[in-house]
Amino acid sequence: MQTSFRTEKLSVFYGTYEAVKKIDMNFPEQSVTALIGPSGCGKSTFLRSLNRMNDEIVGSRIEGEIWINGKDINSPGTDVIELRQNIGMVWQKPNPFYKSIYENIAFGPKYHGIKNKKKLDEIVESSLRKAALWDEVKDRLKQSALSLSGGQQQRLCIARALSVNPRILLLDEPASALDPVSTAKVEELIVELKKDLSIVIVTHNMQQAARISDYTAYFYLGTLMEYDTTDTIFTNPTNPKTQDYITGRFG
Ligand SMILES: Nc1ncnc2c1ncn2[C@@H]1O[C@H](COP(=O)(O)OP(=O)(O)OP(=O)(O)O)[C@@H](O)[C@H]1O
Repeated sequence: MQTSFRTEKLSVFYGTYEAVKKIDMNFPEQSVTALIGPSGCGKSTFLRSLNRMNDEIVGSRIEGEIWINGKDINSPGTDVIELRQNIGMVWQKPNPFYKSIYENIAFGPKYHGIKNKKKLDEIVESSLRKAALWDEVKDRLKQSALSLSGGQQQRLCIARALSVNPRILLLDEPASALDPVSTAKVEELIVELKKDLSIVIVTHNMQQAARISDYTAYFYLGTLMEYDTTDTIFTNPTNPKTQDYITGRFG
């Protein structure tokens, strides 16, 4: 299994509180890794630290390392914009820009210097196709992104992340605000996207983790209790605490 990126003894603090404790994790390429665990166990904190979104939180601090392409992302001189281009993120609540569908997708590539209209058109189309949204929006690209349904908005946010060619996609409960049909579409999309990407997803939904992930990590009170293939975690976990959580006896 090829490693796309990894953390080494990664801790995340809010003030003096250690929300994530010395986590070592490898994230393989072309696979989906699910982060599961009870509320407050540090899943989102861990996820946000992987593309330095925690930088935005006053009082948040990191110890340990996050390696990608032979570089620690927290080392001095890291270009955070470039980092987030490489490691995209989609949040729980769809958050399209107050712009047209087209401009939501073209924004990133334009920011990174692409000005040619034909090239931008191509990126918009291919990103929307990858996010399985093109057929639904191709005749209304100039309309506001806010005119889309919640599920469509979330796929638009995924398309927006894809528009700058990330290698890694971080998803924080991307389907929890969606109806079952939209959830199924987002799940199908994730499985399709992993052919080109490494995907890390936080989810509260055990069935979802079992359905779409290749690897599952069980977090508890800021520590990584168990990390293995999803099959093993769901059928034969080593740690009894994982078993209790998976079977709904705890959490
Ligand atoms: N901005 C913040 N400032 C201070 N403490 C925070 C902040 N964000 C999270 N925490 C604390 O860090 C711990 C981990 O929170 P986090 O949101 O990462 O957990 P989670 O597992 O993602 O929870 P949930 O499943 O409920 O989203 C919690 O105790 C939480 O209260």
